[in-house]
Amino acid sequence: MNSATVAVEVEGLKKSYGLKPILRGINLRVQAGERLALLGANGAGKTTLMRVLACLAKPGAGTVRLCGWNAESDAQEVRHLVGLVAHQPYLYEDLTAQENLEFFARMYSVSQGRARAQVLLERVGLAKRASERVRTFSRGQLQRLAWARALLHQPDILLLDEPDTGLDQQGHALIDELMAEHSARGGSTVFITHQLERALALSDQLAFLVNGRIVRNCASSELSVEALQQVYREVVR
Ligand SMILES: Nc1ncnc2c1ncn2[C@@H]1O[C@H](COP(=O)(O)OP(=O)(O)OP(=O)(O)O)[C@@H](O)[C@H]1O
Repeated sequence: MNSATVAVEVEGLKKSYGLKPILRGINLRVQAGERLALLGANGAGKTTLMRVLACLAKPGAGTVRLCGWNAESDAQEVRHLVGLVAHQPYLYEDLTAQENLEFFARMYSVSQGRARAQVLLERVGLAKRASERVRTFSRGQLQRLAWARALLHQPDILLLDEPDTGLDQQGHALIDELMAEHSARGGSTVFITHQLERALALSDQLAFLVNGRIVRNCASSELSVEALQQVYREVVR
């Protein structure tokens, strides 16, 4: 890290698709070790914001820094800092699970990639399917493998866009553990969920995105589940 304590710093971020403004001036700060839950209605711009943080989309205006690196001019460094679990699994269907992880381990310059891949396949409950092609995987199995890919290089920042999609109850518990382990290592997390109870349980900070703007930001410890539901009804339209 080349910045002491700030993991994610977004200032005046704007982004449009064609003539349509999607992000309208986002300011956001996530400290090292902190977990931010991003809440908002369908179409509010959450995934777009996540894509900009992950260097998959360029900011239209404003600045985005991850651990002090600029997401536009230092995209290569930023990609190595980030582990992404998104709607798409970003896996190669014709490779096996093990081959996929070994491939990404090489991309991220992970030493002993084969062993690291085996450890992660075991961790996400896919050891028995290591030699099978990804095209034969179920939705939940794909999501588990996407988690393994995201964690391969022990990223400083996890970006999670609805990371429990398709997962069973054991999968939910697994994610809770993986997020806790990441935090215990000092890693930061930005995650999107529509489940308010989980958002509250898994975060330190909540941000409400409405029509491309963060309209409210608060510490999770300030709210009960009932209070969060009330705030959500008030601010998210
Ligand atoms: N590639 C694109 N081209 C044009 N418009 C886009 C593109 N991606 C997203 N949008 C538009 O941007 C807006 C915000 O989309 P985004 O996916 O960021 O919302 P979201 O808050 O993540 O929604 P959801 O909760 O449904 O996942 C939507 O109106 C969507 O149609």
